[in-house]
This record gives sequence, structure tokens and C-alpha cells, in this order.
Amino acid sequence: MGLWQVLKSQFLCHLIICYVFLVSGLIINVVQICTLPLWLLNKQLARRINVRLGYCVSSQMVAALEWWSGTECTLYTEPESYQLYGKENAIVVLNHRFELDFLCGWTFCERFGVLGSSKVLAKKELSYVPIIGWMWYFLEIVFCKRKWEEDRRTVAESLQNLHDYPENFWFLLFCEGTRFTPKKHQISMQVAESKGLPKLKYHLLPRTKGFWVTVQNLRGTAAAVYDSSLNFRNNQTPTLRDILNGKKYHADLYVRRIPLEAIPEDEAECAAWLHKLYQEKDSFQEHYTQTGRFPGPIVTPPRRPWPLINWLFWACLLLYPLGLFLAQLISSGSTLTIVASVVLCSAASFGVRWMIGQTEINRGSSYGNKEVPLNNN
Ligand SMILES: CC/C=C\C/C=C\C/C=C\C/C=C\C/C=C\C/C=C\CCC(=O)SCCNC(=O)CCNC(=O)[C@H](O)C(C)(C)COP(=O)(O)OP(=O)(O)OC[C@H]1O[C@@H](n2cnc3c(N)ncnc32)[C@H](O)[C@@H]1OP(=O)(O)O
Ligand SMILES: CCCCCCCCCCCCCCCC(=O)OC[C@@H](O)COP(=O)(O)O
Repeated sequence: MGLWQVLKSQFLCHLIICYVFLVSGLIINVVQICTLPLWLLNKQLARRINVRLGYCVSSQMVAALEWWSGTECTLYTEPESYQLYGKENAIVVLNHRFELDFLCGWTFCERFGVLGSSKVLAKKELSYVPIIGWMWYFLEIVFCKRKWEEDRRTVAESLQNLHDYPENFWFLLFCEGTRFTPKKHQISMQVAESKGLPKLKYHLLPRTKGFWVTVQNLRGTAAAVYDSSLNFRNNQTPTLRDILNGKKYHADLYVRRIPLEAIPEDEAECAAWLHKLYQEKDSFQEHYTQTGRFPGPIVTPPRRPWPLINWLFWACLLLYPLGLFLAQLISSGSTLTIVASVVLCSAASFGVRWMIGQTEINRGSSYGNKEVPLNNN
């Protein structure tokens, strides 16, 4: 292990990265609150400002992946589709198997210039996560409770609001609704069997209602569905902690562009279309397992310097006052101030650990974990 690699695994480095993320994120949350009056005066300007503020936060995590861990991301797609990425609104359908799938998604958003404006159908619980969840309110992220009776109206309304969004965006849908675990897979395959659908080896059975409501409400706004399949080389399953430790991985993403007009409008037909798509996605994963690559040509966009520049900017801005504060703290010798600072740091460290925990599959929700009474209709 080289010196640089040893340095990357040091707790002090993680402390600095997390401190910069935490403090800059909270500053950005406050600035976002300050944009509230602007929403009434000039909504489009407020949206554009929030896109840039959001970029300052999410690109720090992209910088950790691309520049700190040095993880490489390869894109398999047709060159004629590639030309359109970042230049149109799109619905992205991505497999939900890895703790870092959202971060790899963000990396591609960054490279195609849509990171600040990227959207997702996210579970409501994520809206309470400090910094990221709070930031998402201002980015018009669509939240769902994963209870269709409640979601059908709120999700449709939130999607309708995106009709006049002033910047190109990608709307991410994890149709499986939760991350893959062997137990969730076994239960969802029982559901598949009861519905007379073929079994999937690498995916949970997709939930079709969110996809249908998204496609219907974004017709005329989004041009296409980007069917995306992610995998990591050598069967690796990286975690956010691995990325903080500077471990390098190699992600492969296969993207097919499907024009929105190709997707049926009728709910039942749309559901059948999505099930067929997931059967195809399963075959792409099988191909990857057999050959170590996805089908199609490789056209990888290079990483850009902006996430690193953004991180360096915040680091310079925030590390200097921290240094001054620590020097004063030590020279003051006040036990009370020192104890208060240690308590504050411990609370911050606990907070970051809890946030990282949100990405961990073994701390995931029980959604899709319960046996459902099956009636074969
Ligand atoms: C060029 C580069 C291209 C791409 C780059 C890639 C990506 C970049 C793009 C953007 C990035 C943007 C942001 C990323 C950042 C962060 C994101 C992080 C995470 C957020 C993700 C989440 O939170 S995922 C969880 C929330 N989302 C979802 O759940 C979406 C999917 N769910 C649905 O659509 C649901 O239908 C619903 C939520 C709308 C409603 O759920 P509910 O459970 O109430 O109802 P359902 O109707 O779905 O359930 C009943 C039906 O399901 C059947 N059933 C029952 N049990 C199961 C089971 N175990 N498995 C499957 N199906 C089951 C049941 O029989 C019912 O069937 P029906 O026939 O009656 O429908
Ligand atoms: C610069 C790095 C500093 C590190 C600070 C930590 C930041 C933590 C950011 C938390 C972002 C949370 C995104 C989690 C995305 C996710 O993967 O959610 C899971 C859901 O889809 C499904 O949940 P489940 O049903 O539980 O599988």
C-alpha cells in the first residue's frame, strides 16, 4: 500500500472531508431558505439558483467518488443516443442493487451537466436527512410514502410542477422500490409467480404504478426513458465508507435510450411493458456476469474538474476558520469551552455516521420484506 493510500485511510482525512461537507451543506441549506421570498417574485430564477446551490452539495460526494477514491465509470451506449444526453429531459430507470448506485448515477449527471437539476422519486424518509434531504425540498424532488393510495395524487402533482422547469433534468426511478436483498428477492419472486410473470435473477420485481404515473405526467416534458443497468467489476459491492477510505472501484453503466412515445399510455399495457423491460435488464446482467461487460459500444464521458474545484473552494473557506478556532481553543485553556467543543464534534460525528447509515443496505427498510397473501389472478 502506497503512502497516498495510507493517508486516504486516516481518520483525520475523513474528519476533514466530513467537516467540509457538513458545514458547507448547512450553509447552503440556510442560503436555500433565504431564496424562499424569491420563489414568489421570480420562480424560474429561484429554481436556477437552487440548482447551483444543490450542485455545491452533491458534487462534493461526486468528488469523493471520482477524485478521492479514483473510481472509474464506464458508459456503454449507442453514439447517436450519447449526443442527446444532457440536452433533453429524461426518465432514468436504474437497477437498485448497490449502496452506491445513486452516487454513480450522480457522477453521470455531473459529466453530462445535469447534476444540480437531477431528480428522483425518493422515499419520504430521505427528506428528513440533514443537508441532502433538506436541499431536496428546494430542488423539487418528488417524495413518496410507498403507499399508493396516498402517493397517486401527491406524486402526480409534484411531477406536474416540473412542466416548466427551466433546466434540463433527469428523473431517476428505482422501479424495484427498495434495494435487493435475498429475502426481498425471494418474496418478490413469489409475487411474480402469482402474477404469471417470469422470474428475475438479478432484480426484484418492479413496482409498476410509479413508473406509469411518472411517464403519464412527464409526457410532453421528458423526451425519453434511459434504461440503465449498473454493475461493478469483479463482483464488488462498494460502500460509502469504502469511498471515504479512498478505495478505487470500476463501475460499468449500460444505457439504452427509448423514446417516450414507445411506451404505452394504458396503465395495464404500461405495466406489462415495464415487466418486459426488467426481463431484458435481467438478460443484460446475465451477459455481464458471463462476459464481464455489457453489450454495445463504450463512449465514456471524462470526469470534469468542477467537483474538485468546488470541494477545494469550500475546503479553503472553511478550514482556515477551523484552524483559528482550534488555536484559540487550545490557547484559552478553558475546560468548559474544550468540553463543549468535544461534545459538538461528537454530535457532528454521530450525525455523519447516521447519514452514511442511510446508504447501507443492512440498515435498509422492511419494505418488500413481508410475505404478501397471494391470490392467483
Ligand atoms: C446517460 C446516463 C444515464 C443514467 C444515469 C443514471 C442515473 C442518474 C439519474 C438521476 C440521479 C438523481 C438522483 C439520485 C440521488 C439520490 C437518489 C437516492 C435514493 C432515492 C431512491 C429511493 O428512495 S427508492 C424508494 C422510493 N421509490 C420507489 O419506490 C419507486 C418505485 N415504486 C413505485 O413505483 C410504487 O408503485 C409506488 C411507490 C408509487 C407505490 O408503492 P406501493 O407499495 O404503495 O404500491 P404498489 O402498487 O407498487 O404495490 C402493490 C403492487 O405491488 C405488488 N407487490 C406486492 N409485493 C410486492 C413485492 N414484494 N414485489 C413486487 N411487487 C409486489 C402487488 O401485487 C401490487 O401489484 P399491482 O399489480 O396491484 O400493481
Ligand atoms: C463527501 C462525503 C461526505 C459523506 C457524508 C454522508 C452523506 C450521506 C448522504 C445520504 C444520501 C442518502 C441517499 C440514499 C439513497 C438510497 O440508496 O436510499 C435507499 C432507497 O432508495 C431505498 O431504501 P430501502 O427500502 O431501505 O432499500
